[in-house]
Amino acid sequence: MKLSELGRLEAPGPLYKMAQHQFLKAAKLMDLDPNIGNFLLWPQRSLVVHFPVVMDDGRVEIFEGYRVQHNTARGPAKGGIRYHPETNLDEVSSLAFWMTWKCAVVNLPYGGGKGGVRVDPSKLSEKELEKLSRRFFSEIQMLVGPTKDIPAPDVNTNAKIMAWYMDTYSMNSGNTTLGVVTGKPLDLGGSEGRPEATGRGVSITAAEACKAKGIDISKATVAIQGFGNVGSFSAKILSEEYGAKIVAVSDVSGGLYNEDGFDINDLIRYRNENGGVIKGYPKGKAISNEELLTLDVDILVPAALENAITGNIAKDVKAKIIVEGANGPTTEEAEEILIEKDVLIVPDILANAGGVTVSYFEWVQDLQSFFWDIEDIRKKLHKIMTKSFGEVYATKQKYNTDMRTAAYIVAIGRVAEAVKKRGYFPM
Ligand SMILES: NC(=O)C1=CN([C@@H]2O[C@H](COP(=O)(O)OP(=O)(O)OC[C@H]3O[C@@H](n4cnc5c(N)ncnc54)[C@H](O)[C@@H]3O)[C@@H](O)[C@H]2O)C=CC1
Ligand SMILES: O=C(O)CCC(=O)C(=O)O
Repeated sequence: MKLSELGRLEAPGPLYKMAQHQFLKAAKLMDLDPNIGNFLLWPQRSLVVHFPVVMDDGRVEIFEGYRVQHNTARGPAKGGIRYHPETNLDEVSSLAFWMTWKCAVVNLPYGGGKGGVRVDPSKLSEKELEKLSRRFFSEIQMLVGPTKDIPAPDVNTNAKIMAWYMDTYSMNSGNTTLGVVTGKPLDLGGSEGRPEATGRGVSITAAEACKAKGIDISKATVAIQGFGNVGSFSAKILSEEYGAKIVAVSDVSGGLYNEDGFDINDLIRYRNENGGVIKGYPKGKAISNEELLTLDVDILVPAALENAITGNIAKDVKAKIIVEGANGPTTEEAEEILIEKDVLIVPDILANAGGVTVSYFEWVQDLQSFFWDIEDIRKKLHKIMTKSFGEVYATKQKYNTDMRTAAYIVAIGRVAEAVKKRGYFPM
């Protein structure tokens, strides 16, 4: 059988299909064994759960949640859990698929997983949020565990929720199990440097991309979509440590532009004091999210949700480098246009891998019950991110292809080797 003859290409939904197309482009270039290709195109396990929560007013609401393990050939599944009113099995499956390749690009001993609950957490009280989190984790307990599948934070989840997950798992299993989730608070087996890790990885790969493009990062201008964990730490580190000027930021409430560059610590303080959003910050001009994406800047960092950069937007993108802090922010149509325009895209599975890398450090520290200091964490993260960027860039040159396809080639090669050596099927 040839890869081009794969039968079952009807995906759970459009996002997963896009992810499969990314995979297939690389698989064909590297002439991947079709049996391996066929196997890796699909999630290994998907769990859909429905569970009740008694709300503060006594009503019972039923929530839907998911945990998908795309592949565990290289180790336990790893990946975050998101709370979002529009998340669904298509999205979570795609995110799990990307986690497999992300962990392999940076060479972590993990497979890929992801989870989600369809809920708008901003509409829940603290008590409702805790009940929902604990019940959801109990529902997926059959899949998770420190040697099976290790969740972490993603959109709208945080260290507090990870602590509830860890406690729920520990209560159900009868012993305190720190290594079942990462992104926990520091005093509960969390790691130094995890909150900043994804933004730090974005910053490191942005600096590497600038070198490749001959841009001086200390003179570079940056626009960032999304001002949550990834967006705000990217802004802080790019400005404070690399000297870049952050001229535009946005979040779900809209965008802001300041040609002199924002004081990021002041903006973070404002966000924290104003319900988590930047709307109304006085030292910037209001712009739309669309305007932000098409600004004349050196570096664009989409750090919100999927499909932010569409074909229509891509036509007007002026940035020379895009560093994908978010997962799946660039549509297929947009990617073709951007490659044609010679924009260097650092793909999600490389650019935002700093988060899972420090999650890996957290898990290792939990298992050995011995913790490292922040300097150690940053040094180790920097080494992994620059090495991985170098490997992907060299693969791009070797295959004369784009960065995303190159990252897939590196990652698929590693996963395929694990599948082969485990002897899943004769080859
Ligand atoms: N937290 C982590 O360690 C990692 C997160 N990611 C990805 O990064 C992205 C952001 O995640 P986090 O920062 O953790 O989430 P978060 O919940 O901390 O922040 C999300 C941000 O996006 C904004 N946003 C939401 N919808 C938007 C829209 N339509 N337009 C503009 N802004 C919008 C929110 O207002 C918020 O500022 C997601 O794609 C996530 O999967 C990837 C790797 C690791
Ligand atoms: O920290 C982790 O384990 C996973 C983070 C994540 O969900 C992601 O990289 O998209």
